[in-house]
Amino acid sequence: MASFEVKGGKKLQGTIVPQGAKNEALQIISAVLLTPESVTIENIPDILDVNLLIELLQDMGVKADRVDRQTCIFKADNVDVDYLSSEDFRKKGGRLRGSVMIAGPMLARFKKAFIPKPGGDKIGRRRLDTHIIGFEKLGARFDYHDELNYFQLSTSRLKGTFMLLDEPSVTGTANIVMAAVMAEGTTTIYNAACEPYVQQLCRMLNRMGAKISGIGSNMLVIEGVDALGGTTHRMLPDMIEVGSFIGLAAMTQSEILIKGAGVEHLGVIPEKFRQLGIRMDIKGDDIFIPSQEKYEISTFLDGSVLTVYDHPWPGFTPDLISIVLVVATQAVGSVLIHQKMFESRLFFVDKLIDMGAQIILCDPHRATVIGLGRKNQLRGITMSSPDIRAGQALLIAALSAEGKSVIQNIEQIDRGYQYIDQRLNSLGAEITRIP
Ligand SMILES: CC(=O)N[C@H]1[C@@H](OP(=O)(O)OP(=O)(O)OC[C@H]2O[C@@H](n3ccc(=O)[nH]c3=O)[C@H](O)[C@@H]2O)O[C@H](CO)[C@@H](O)[C@@H]1O
Ligand SMILES: C=C(OP(=O)(O)O)C(=O)O
Repeated sequence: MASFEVKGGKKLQGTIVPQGAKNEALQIISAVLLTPESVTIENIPDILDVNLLIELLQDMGVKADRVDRQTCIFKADNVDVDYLSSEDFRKKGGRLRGSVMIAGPMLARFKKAFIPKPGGDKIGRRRLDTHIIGFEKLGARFDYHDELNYFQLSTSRLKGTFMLLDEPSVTGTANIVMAAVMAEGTTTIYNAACEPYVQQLCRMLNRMGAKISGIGSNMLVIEGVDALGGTTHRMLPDMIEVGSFIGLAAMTQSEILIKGAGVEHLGVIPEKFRQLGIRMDIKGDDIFIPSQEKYEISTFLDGSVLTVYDHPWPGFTPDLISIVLVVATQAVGSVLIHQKMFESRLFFVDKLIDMGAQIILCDPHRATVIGLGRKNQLRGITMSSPDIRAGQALLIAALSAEGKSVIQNIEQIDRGYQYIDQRLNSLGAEITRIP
C-alpha cells in the first residue's frame, strides 16, 4: 500500500489541464470490441482502471498499439472468446467496475459473454440487474454461478425491443446500447442514463455506422445494423477532475486556471460550486478560479439551509459529493450534503472530523457541514483513502491543513487521477509519494 505525505497550508498557483474522462474511457475502450477494424482513441487518461481494462482487452487478443501515453489504436480482429470463461479473466475483470462493459459488445458480436463480479469502489451495494435484465429483453439467456460469482450470457440472436429501465444506470445503459447496435430491428431504451459519457459513446457508435437517436435524452432509439467499422474518438476532459480542481482551489485559497475544461459538458457542476460561494470566471473553454479569502454558502430562496444532493444526469453527479463536502468544511455557513445513490460513501467524514472539521453525520446518506470559515485550520493527520473520490477529498483536506498529513492506500486515488502528485506539485503543492 503506497502513501502520500502531504505538507499542507500552501497556496497553489498556475495552470492545470484535466485528463481525459475516466468513466467515458471505460465505455469507449470496451466499444472497440464491436468491430474488427481499427479504432483510434485519443486523450486516454493514464490511470490504473483504464490501464487494467486495456490489459484485459490485450489478454483477449485485441491489439493495442500505444502511439503515445494518451493515444492508442485498437484492433479487435482476432478475439479469443474462450478467454472470457477463464479464471484469469474472472480475477482481472473483478478488479475494476469498467470490465462489466465488455459484456454488451461481446454479446452483440460473438453471442456470448461472461461478467465477473466487478470491482470498483466499495461505496455500497452496486447491483447489475439493469444490465442483465436489459440483455435478457434483447433475447439473451443468463446463468448466475453462485460459487464463482459470475454471470454467463448467451444468445442465438439479439432482437430489438422496447424496454423501460428499472433505473438510469450509467454503465447499464452503455452496456445495453452496445448490445443493441447490431440487434435485429429497433430497440428503444426508456429511462436511459444520459451522462456525457453515454452521449460520447453513442456519438462514437454512430460514427462507426450505428443508428442511434435521442442522444442526450432519456429515450434512446437504436436501429440495428449488420456491422460496425473503425473510427477515431477523442475523450472529453474529465468533469470530475474539473470539479475536484475547482474545490481544491477554493479550499487552499489558490489561483488556478483549468485549461480546456470542456465547459459546455459540465452541466450543473460550476453552479453547485458557486452555491458554496466559490467565484470563477469562465473564459471560452477555460475556468479561472481566483484566490479567495472567504467563500460563503448561499441559502435557498426562502432562507433555508442549502442541500446539495446527487441525481442522475443532468442532475449533480454523485462522484463530486465528497469533494463538495470537504470544500464546505472551510466555507462560511452550513450545508446539508445528501448522497442519495450510495450508502457507504460518506463514512470518510470521521477523518475530516479528526482533522478538526465540524460535521454531523446524520445517517449513512446525509451529513451536515458547519463551515469553519477559516477561523480554524484543519490539522494534518494520518488517514487511509477508502474510495477514489473520498481519497481525492482527503488529499484536498490535507493540502489545506496545517502540518503534515499521511494518506494511505493511494491506489484508490491512482485509479482515477493521473499523476496527481506530480501535477499538483507543479502548482506548488508538496506531496511525496511513499511506495
Ligand atoms: C465506471 C462508471 O462509469 N462508474 C460510474 C457509474 O457507475 P454505475 O454505472 O455502476 O452506477 P449506476 O448508474 O448503475 O448506479 C449507481 C448506484 O446508484 C443507484 N441509483 C442509480 C440511479 C438512480 O436513479 N438511483 C439510484 O439509486 C443504483 O442502484 C446504484 O447503487 O455511475 C455512477 C452513478 O453516476 C458513478 O458514481 C460511477 O462513477
Ligand atoms: C465510483 C467511481 O468509480 P467506479 O464506478 O469505477 O467504482 C467513481 O469514478 O467515482
